[in-house]
Amino acid sequence: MKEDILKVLISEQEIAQKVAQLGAQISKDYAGKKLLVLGVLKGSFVFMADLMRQITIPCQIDFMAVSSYSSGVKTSGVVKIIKDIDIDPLDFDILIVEDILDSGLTLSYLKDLLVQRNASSIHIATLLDKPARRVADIKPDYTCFEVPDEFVVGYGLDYAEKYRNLPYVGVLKPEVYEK
Ligand SMILES: O=P(O)(O)OC[C@H]1O[C@H](OP(=O)(O)OP(=O)(O)O)[C@H](O)[C@@H]1O
Ligand code: HPA
Ligand SMILES: [Mg+2]
Repeated sequence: MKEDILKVLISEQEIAQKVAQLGAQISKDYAGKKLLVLGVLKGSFVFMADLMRQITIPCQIDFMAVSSYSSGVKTSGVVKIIKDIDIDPLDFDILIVEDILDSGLTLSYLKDLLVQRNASSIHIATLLDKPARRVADIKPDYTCFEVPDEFVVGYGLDYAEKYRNLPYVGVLKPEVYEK
């Protein structure tokens, strides 16, 4: 697994530091609000687990599972809902937690869906932002790192469902895609 990595873009330590800062900021901004932290599976599960432990105010947690990349490095453009939320979002201040904002198609689809369901507010926290690939008109409210126009893996992010368990964010060697 490690042998497939060309370079580490963001180390475990750098991630931990930024996640702690972000947790403190969210705790401040959402004090007194009815916070629902909504993780988007699968990619966000590692970030979500670390971030929620840095949030020091009361909140509820839920997950949605969506997928648009299947096994490749390019979005299919079709966002498939695999699991919907359990909680009625009415009157909640929703913070959507994502691993990466890339083309933006996944998050603009989800945001529209939650607006229709009358959430009080909807904001986005993403670990990674890749603005170079943006197609949809959407920006994160909170982000930890901006990444270049490269397909990244690790810390929850996959290529063909692999590499999610790497503790850092890295770039794969080109020959991995040719396998
Ligand atoms: O901004 P976009 O171009 O829409 O890309 C971002 C989305 O793509 C990835 O999910 P994916 O569909 O690969 O599902 P996964 O989380 O299960 O890997 C990632 O976790 C985001 O949800
Ligand atoms: N890596 C993994 N999954 C992704 C990416 C990426 O760069 N962009 C969108 N989904
Ligand atoms: Mg994926």
